[in-house]
Amino acid sequence: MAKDFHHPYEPYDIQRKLMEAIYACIEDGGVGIFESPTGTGKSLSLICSSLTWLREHKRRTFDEAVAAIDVEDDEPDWMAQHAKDARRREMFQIREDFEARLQVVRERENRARERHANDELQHKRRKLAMDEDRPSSQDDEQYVLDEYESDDERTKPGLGTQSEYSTETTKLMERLGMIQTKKPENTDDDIDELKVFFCSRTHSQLSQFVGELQRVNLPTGMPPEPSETARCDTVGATEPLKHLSLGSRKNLCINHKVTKLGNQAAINERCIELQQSSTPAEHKCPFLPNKDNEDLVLDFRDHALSKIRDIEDLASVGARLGICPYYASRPAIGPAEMVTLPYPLLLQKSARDALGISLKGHVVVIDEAHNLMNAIEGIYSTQISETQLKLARASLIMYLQKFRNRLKGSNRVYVTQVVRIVDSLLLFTSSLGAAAGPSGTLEPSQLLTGKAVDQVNLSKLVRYLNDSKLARKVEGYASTVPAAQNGVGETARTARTTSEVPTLTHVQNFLVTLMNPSAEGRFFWSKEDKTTTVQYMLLDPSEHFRDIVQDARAVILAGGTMSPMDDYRQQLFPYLPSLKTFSCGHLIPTSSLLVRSIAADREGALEFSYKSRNTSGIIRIGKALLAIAPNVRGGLVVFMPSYSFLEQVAECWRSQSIAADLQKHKPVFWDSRAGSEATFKTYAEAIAAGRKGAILLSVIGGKLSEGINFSDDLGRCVVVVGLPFPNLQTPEWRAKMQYIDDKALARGEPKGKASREHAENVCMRSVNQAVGRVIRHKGDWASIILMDARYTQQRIRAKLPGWIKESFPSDSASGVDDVARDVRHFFQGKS
Ligand SMILES: Nc1ncnc2c1ncn2[C@@H]1O[C@H](COP(=O)(O)OP(=O)(O)OP(=O)(O)O)[C@@H](O)[C@H]1O
Ligand code: SF4
Repeated sequence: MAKDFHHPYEPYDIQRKLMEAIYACIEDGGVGIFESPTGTGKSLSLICSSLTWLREHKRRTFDEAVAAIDVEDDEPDWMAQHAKDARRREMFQIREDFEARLQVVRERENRARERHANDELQHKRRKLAMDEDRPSSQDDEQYVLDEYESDDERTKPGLGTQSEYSTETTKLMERLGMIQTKKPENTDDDIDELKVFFCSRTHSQLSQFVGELQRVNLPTGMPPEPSETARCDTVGATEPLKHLSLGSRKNLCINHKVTKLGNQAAINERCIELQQSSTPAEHKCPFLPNKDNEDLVLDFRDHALSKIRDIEDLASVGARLGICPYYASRPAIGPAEMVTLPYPLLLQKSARDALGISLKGHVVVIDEAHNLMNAIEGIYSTQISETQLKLARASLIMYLQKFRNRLKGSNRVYVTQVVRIVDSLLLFTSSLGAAAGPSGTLEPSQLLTGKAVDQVNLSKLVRYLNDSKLARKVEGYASTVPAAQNGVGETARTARTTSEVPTLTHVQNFLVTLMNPSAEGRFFWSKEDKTTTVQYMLLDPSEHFRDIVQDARAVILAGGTMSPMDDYRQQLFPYLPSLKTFSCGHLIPTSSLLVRSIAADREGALEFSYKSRNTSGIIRIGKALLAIAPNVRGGLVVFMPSYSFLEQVAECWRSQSIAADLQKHKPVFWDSRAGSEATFKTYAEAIAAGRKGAILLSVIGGKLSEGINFSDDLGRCVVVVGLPFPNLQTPEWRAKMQYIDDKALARGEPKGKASREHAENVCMRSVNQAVGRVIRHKGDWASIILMDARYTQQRIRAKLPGWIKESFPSDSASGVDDVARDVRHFFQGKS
């Protein structure tokens, strides 16, 4: 009998197969990569398979746990049984009490909703949230550093501890389980439910996911109670899911004076600043958990878990109760069965630690995972410009001049060391004469040749910068000094006013990479817009993802287009002996999709490698499109390899009247770096307005190739011109290719093969992203044309998603005329 995944609809056949594969992957443990094209209900497949597994597993393990309870060997059987029954009842009791509390909250909320309008308390609290004043001290004293004695090798705070809190707050957070500590026994505070961590890239993707989560009803994870004491029969009973949305302070902060700062970094900074032990009590955030609102934190936890809420709902609950939802969410992590969170909170170990999240034994699902490697590389890469360095230096000198005599302990020594390091970095950037060229690589030692820099202990200095909050003090003081007096140039001043974080924080972040440039990264420099930038780039994301894989029971990477999947094996999981992969079919019959390659025209082979993108090639692309366009009804979308190539095409076609000839068939719209959205809007309006359709000329990897939905008439034919390889000549790409090849050579593989494979995979992933959006639902139909002789190669075709390959016969003719004929027949078959 087919497994019941508690899908809210009758699952499609492809969904059933996908759910079975995900369920098996979680049950067996390990890592799996799952591809499910857009429009095939991927979210519900992920939800139903992972949560069905979770509830079934809980039922199974409950009895196993009771059976495994230790009893004395010499105890008679009846006593052992009695002890086990007692423990079992106790476990039931804890869960039932917790469920009962959540039920009370649900009922209370339902009643409250009815009389919502006149809730005075709520009004008062909201008002407090809006009106609370930020500290307004004008006194310079606020910029003076606290006494700092760091030469003792004190250990860094442990997991989840928050060095920025006062001792009292820290103690309270410990009691509330907000940071890891020993918890009292036999209370629901003990519960660390088995969970699914679901992570996606954007806030709106997470909100959509939570919307799908609300559709699902799941059976209880409790087995039936022992018959003699049974209070209810749990067989067939459902149990609401305990779900928690985690977000950033930007999403959750309810202190209006902080949220109005607008950007994430400033909100984080101000929130932490308000919690400093040196901040006077009357200026602290009134919503931060403290000894007077302990009950509210527990109340918040129960509200958070009693219903499936997205991040906005959670912020409203916090505002209603008058407690900070960002901090009060933490005690809800333990009892939650599903936690939804954005990429950075899951991928950064420091963020997980700060939230007290342990992935040990839990299930991790990462959606939109085609971006995962880039996201990890982005998180661990950092850069600093010469302008920022100059600004940081000027601010530091100003600060030292003002406060030199008021700095106690080792403060003066450390601040001077920061100036020395900044000077050393500037020494490097200024040493790059015109002859050095526009960019290059460098060794970290080249950045540390300044005077007396060899005497600086970088790790102590970084710790000092963290603990002393020097960046904030310096920035705070510098912002009070009139521009005319602060000795900072116009560009640098603009950099300060437009910057999201204190300039010194950039220096601080950069120092971390300098201190520990792992073997997986490289340093680069580049000159652009009259300033030099020094950059650290992570080349190997695998090590930073490894602790997630090691801790979690299973890791599911899911996405609409994950092909080609080999890249993940090589780049992200080189240490794993095996990896499960599954490419889910589409909802449409193969007859609703036509896939062809154009490999030649009457003049010969068509290949648009970087070298052969010349005028004659551009004219031949135009002629091929003129052969195809008359056969297409609705939207014809053409993706070029780059904006600069698209500009060349526009210029050439206009001068050769090709643009005018295309226009005779359909109105033509040109994408541009600055105006993608406006172009798409007018294109969509033209499609909606007429029967002729329209042509959109766009760029792979541009705004319109990812995230835009080309359903129905918006995209009846998609043409990809050439293979959009990244520019492999940049220092970053050269370093990346070199790194991949070195590792492959060490594995005994032939030179150059692994790096070529990686570049091809990156290229084909962007092709797949672009073409994967033409089919959005069961009744949709479209054609895909891949214009370049290289698409006929087996190696390249193998990198297309399974459902596209199915409509791409290997023996199909690939001349322009053949493809134009096939397109004509295809459209004739669609009424
Ligand atoms: N078997 C089904 N029958 C009917 N509707 C379904 C079924 N499965 C999912 N849906 C619904 O179809 C809608 C669209 O699904 P879609 O594939 O766009 O969602 P998704 O998988 O979350 O999106 P994406 O693939 O873009 O991440 C969803 O709202 C979902 O509730
Ligand atoms: S404690 Fe919470 S509400 Fe207060 S400033 Fe920080 S994030 Fe905002």
